[in-house]
Amino acid sequence: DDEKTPLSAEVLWKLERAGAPVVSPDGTMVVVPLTTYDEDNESETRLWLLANDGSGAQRPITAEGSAASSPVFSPSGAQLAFISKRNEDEAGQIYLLPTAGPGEASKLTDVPTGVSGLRWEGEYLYFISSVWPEHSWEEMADRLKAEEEDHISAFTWSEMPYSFFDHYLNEDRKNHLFRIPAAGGDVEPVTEPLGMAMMPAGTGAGDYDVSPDGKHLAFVTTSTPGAVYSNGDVFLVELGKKKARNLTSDNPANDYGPMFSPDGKQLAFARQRIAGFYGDQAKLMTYSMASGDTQMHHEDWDYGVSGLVWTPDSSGFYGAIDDKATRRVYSISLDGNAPSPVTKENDYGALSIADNGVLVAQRQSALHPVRIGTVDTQSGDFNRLDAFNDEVMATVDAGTYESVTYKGHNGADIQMWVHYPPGFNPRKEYPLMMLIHGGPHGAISDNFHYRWNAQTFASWGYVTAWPNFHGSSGFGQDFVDAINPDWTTKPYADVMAAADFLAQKKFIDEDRMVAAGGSYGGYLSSIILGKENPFKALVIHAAVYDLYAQMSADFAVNMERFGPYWENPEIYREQSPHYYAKNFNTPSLVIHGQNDLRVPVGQGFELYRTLQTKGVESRLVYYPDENHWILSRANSLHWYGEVRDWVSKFAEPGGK
Ligand SMILES: CC(=O)N[C@@H](C)C(=O)N[C@@H](C)C(=O)O
Repeated sequence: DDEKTPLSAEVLWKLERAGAPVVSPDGTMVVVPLTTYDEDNESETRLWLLANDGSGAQRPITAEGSAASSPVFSPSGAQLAFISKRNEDEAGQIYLLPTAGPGEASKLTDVPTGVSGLRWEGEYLYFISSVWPEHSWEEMADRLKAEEEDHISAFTWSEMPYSFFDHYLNEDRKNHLFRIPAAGGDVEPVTEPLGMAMMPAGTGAGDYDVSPDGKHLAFVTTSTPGAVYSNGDVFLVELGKKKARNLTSDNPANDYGPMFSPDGKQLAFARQRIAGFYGDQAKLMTYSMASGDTQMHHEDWDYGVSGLVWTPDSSGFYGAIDDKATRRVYSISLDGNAPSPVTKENDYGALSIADNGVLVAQRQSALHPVRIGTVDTQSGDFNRLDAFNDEVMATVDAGTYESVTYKGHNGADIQMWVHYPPGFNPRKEYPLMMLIHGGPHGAISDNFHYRWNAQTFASWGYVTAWPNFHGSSGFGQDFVDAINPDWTTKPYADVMAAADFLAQKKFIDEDRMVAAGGSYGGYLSSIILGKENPFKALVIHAAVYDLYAQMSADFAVNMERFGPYWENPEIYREQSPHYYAKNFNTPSLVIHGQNDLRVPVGQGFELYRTLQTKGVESRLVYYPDENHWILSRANSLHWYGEVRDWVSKFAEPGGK
C-alpha cells in the first residue's frame, strides 16, 4: 500500500505510551497516564479518563503543560489523587481532582523532598519521601537550598548500596513512609517512629500496604541495612505502635509485594528462596492475620507470580504471568485448585481491579503498542477502552511475525520469535538480524518494544529473530537456572543453533547475517565475538564485557550466589568475554551510556579500545547523558540510525 509507511524509529516516537491503568472502585472509570513526545525532545504525561460504559468516551483530565503521574482513586471514587510538579513546586506534590466533571486540581502537600509511591487508604493518602531523618520540613527545605548553592557535587559513602540503575544514592537521606489526611492537615511520619527506613532504592507503592480497617501497615525493607547484599523482608506493625515485626526472617532471599486481602484477614506477598538470584521464580505466600500462620501456595506450579491483584471476595488473585514468551492473565485461587490461564495470546500487564470485580489491564503485542481495556475473567476476551495511536498505526505497513521452535543446546526445544519485513517474499533471500535479549533471566514476550523493536529492524529489510535461549524466564525454573553459574555455554549454543536453523531456510542469505544485543545480550554478543561465529558484524550495547569490572555495578553478576572472583576465580575467568580478546575479529559497533550504573561505562570503553588495539573494524557510540537504556527521542533516533548504518554496511538489507 503506497499510502503506508514502515514502522520506522520516527514512527515509534510518534506513538503515545500508555502507563498503568487504575480502575475506579465501582468499575465505571479508568484513569491512565499517557506520555507523548515532541520533536524538541520533550515529553509530557497527562492523565486520561476512559469510560467503561460502552460509550467509548475518553478525555484528558489533567492540564496540558503539567506532568501528572501515579493516579489513585479515593475509596468512594469521587476524587482522584495524583503526583504533579506544577507552578512553584520544587518537587512532585499530591494534587486532588474531583472525578465527577471538570474541575481544577487542588494541591494537598508541600513536601520539599517530594512525594512518590502514592496510595489512598481510607481517610489518608500515604506516600514515600526521601528525607533526612529527624529533620523538620523547614530544615530540609533549607538544606536542599544550601546544597544547591554550595556547588559541592561530591557524594560520600561508608556503606552499601551507593547506586541504583542510573543514579547515585545520598546515604544521608532515607526513604520513609508518611501520610496526610485527604481532607487536608499535617503530614504524619509513619516509618520514622519505628526507626526503620524503607528500601534505599527503587521503592514504591508496591512495597507497602495498609489493612482495610486502617489499623495495620505491612512494608518491605532490608533486614540487612548498609550491607553489600540486601535481604528484603516483609514487616508488619500496628499503626501507632513503635515496633514492627519481621514476618519473613526465616527466608534468606527476598520477600516482597505485601497486599492485604479485601476482607483484611490475610496478608499476601511474594517469596524468592535463593538469595542473590533475581531469576528465582516467586512463590505466592499468605500470612493469616488471626493465627499468624504463613503458607506457601502452588509450590509445584512452575511459574513465577507477578502483577497480582486480590479478587474482591478475597478468595484468590489474578496475576500477569510470564508464560512461554507471552504474558497472560491467570486466575490463582487459594482453594487448592491449580492456577488457570484466563487470556490466551499476547502480553497483558498492569492489572487493576474494581470492588465489583471489573478487571482492567494493559494489552500489547509485537504489532501494536499498549492498549487499555477490561478483561472478561470468564472468556478471557479483551474489551478495549482506548483509541490511543489508532490514527498513526493505521498508516503503518507492518510486517508479520511468528513463534517457532528449534533445537538448541543438547537438542532442547527453544522458542524464538521471527519477524518478517513488510512485503516479505519467501522466494527471495534476506539478511538475518539475530537479536539477543538481556537479563539474562527475562524473556522476549509478544510485546511492543520501543528500544529494540524487531519490526523496526525488519522494516529496514531484515528477517529478525529473538530466541528465548536457556536462562529465559517463563519456560520453567530448571530452564532459567540452567545457565548458572555458566552464563556462556548453553545460550551461546542456542544462538548458534538459531543462526543455523535460519540459515537453512531458503529465504535467508547466510552470507548476510548480523547479531545485536544489549546488557546481558551485549555480554553474549561479546562472547560470540571471542568465539567462532557466522556473523558479519555485531552490535554490542551496554555489554557486561568484563565480569571483574561488573563488581563496581549495582548488579555484581553471580557474586552473591556463587562467591566473589577471589574465592571462585574459575567462574569469572572462564566466562568473562574480555579473556577471549585474542580471537576478536568480527566488526563491532560498541554502544554505551555514561549514566549506566547497571553496567558501568568503563566496560564499553574497554571493549572498544581492545578492538581498536587489535585492528578490528569497530566504532564506539557514547551517550554522555543516557543510562543503560537510550531514552531521549533524539538519542534514540540517533541510536537506530547508527545501528542501521552499521548492519547495512556488513549485511546489505532487502530481499534479493
Ligand atoms: C538484571 C539485569 O539488569 N541485568 C542486566 C545485565 C541486563 O541484562 N539488563 C537487561 C534486562 C536490560 O535490557 O536492561
